[in-house]
Amino acid sequence: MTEIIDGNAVASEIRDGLTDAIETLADAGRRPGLATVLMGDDPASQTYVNMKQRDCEEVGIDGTHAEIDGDAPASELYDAIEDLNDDPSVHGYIVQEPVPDHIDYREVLRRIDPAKDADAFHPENVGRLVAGQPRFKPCTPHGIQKLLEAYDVETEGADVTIIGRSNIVGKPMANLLMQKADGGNATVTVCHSRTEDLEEKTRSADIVIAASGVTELVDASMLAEDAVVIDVGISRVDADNEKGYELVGDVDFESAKSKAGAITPVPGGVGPMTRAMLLHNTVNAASAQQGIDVDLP
Ligand SMILES: Nc1nc(=O)c2c([nH]1)NC[C@@H]1CN(c3ccc(C(=O)N[C@@H](CCC(=O)O)C(=O)O)cc3)C=[N+]21
Repeated sequence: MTEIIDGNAVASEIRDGLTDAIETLADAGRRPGLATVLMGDDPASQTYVNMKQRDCEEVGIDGTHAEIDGDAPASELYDAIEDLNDDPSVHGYIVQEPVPDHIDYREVLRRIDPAKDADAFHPENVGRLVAGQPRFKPCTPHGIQKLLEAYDVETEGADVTIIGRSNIVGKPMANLLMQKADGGNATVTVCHSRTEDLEEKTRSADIVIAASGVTELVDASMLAEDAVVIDVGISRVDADNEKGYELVGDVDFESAKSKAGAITPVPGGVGPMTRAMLLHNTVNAASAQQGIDVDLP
């Protein structure tokens, strides 16, 4: 029987596991605070930011949101970042991607106080992760690590093939999995658009992590029997329903399910975990900024 990996359930456990730490920090003087910044009006980003704010409410994190006109000059975004860096009630924040074309996201990341960088995208935090001393782990790869752990999927000695080399998923995922640390010790292959014979690389993997943004790229023919399949893709495609769209992953779910040992659905797989780990990083940041140790899930 193929196991369906329930990201909503594991994310809910992580949120529950954060509430004690949040109340400890609140009692000590300051409730953990998370800010989201959205520049422009990308509809998918709006949805994600709304969900993140709702998550904050649920666990008792102080959530705030700033919106910046998509036509505004970069200086307006930089000013907002400076304000957040200076605001002691904000322990962590993120600038939602994508940003408008006239904004250089790498410059944006450099301006974020690394201690408040809840995405772990600042070059200092990327460097720390690569060096094996992470301050925060990037939310999606960290969430995937937690999912694998929750379902007793051993990474030590496992062959893992990652499809996609982005800075937000593929690269940090590879780094986490290859670290000499719990949830690591895997043999990692990173595939991308120039990879030759992708099928060969996925078929020899115990764990396949699809994060290419190509819808339904992975099917049963590309998998070993009983492989664990993690689908990071979350593309909106037009559909004849109330919302006018549906979410499609990088995996052909029905096909892959027939061969996989375990598989994440879209929605309800990796997405909720990404949001849960953002809360985790926020509480971690608040704990460090207040100098109060707390137990994190
Ligand atoms: N600075 C930055 N940090 C991010 O972490 C970041 C970003 N920019 N830009 C966009 C991507 C995408 N992302 C998702 C988070 C949650 C879901 C999620 O919760 N998905 C739900 C359903 C969502 C829905 O219904 O639309 C699910 O899969 O079940 C999806 C995608 C974070 N991202």
